[in-house]
Amino acid sequence: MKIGIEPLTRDAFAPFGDVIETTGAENFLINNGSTIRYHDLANVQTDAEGRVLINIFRATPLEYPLDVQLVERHPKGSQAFVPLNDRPYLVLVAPKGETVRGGDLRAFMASGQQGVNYHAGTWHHPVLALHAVSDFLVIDRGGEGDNCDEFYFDDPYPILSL
Ligand SMILES: NC(=O)N[C@@H](O)C(=O)O
Ligand code: NI
Repeated sequence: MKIGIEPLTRDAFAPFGDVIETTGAENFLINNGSTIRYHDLANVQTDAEGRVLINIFRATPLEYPLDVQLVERHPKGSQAFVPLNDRPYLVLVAPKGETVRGGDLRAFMASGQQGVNYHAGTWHHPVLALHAVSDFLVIDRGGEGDNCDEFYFDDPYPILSL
C-alpha cells in the first residue's frame, strides 16, 4: 500500500502543527513601510527546562520509493523546518498517541517556500529532502532529558513512492 502525497496546506496540516509561509499569513508594514512583517507564523513550544535552539540541518535525500521504517516525536517541544534552498521536500506525519498505525500516516509535498512546525508530540519521519542535498533552518528544543521517542513499524510501511 502506498501513501498518497497531498499538497501542504495550513488546514490539512493543522492536526500536526503549523505551515510557515507568507501565503494567507497575518502581515503588516514595519520599518517605515520598507518591510512587510509576516507575523506569528508558528507556535514554538518548549518545556520549562528547555530552551529554543536555532540549527541548520544539511539533509541528503534518501532512496525512493521509501520504506517507511520509523517515525519519531519530540514530547518536550516543537520542531520547525524551513527550507533554505527553495527546493520541495516531503513531510510524513501521524497523529499524536502512544502508538502509530500505518494507515494514519499522512504525506505532504512541501514547496521550497513552505516551512513546517511539528507541535510537541507529533509523530514525523526525520527530514526528507528530495532531489539534492538540502539545507533547512531548524528551530527546536534543547536541554536536559530525552526529547526524541522513536516508533518502528513491524514491517516497513508503506512504500512511499514519488
Ligand atoms: N534527530 C533530529 O534532530 N532530527 C529529527 O528530529 C528530524 O525530525 O529530522
Ligand atoms: Ni524531529
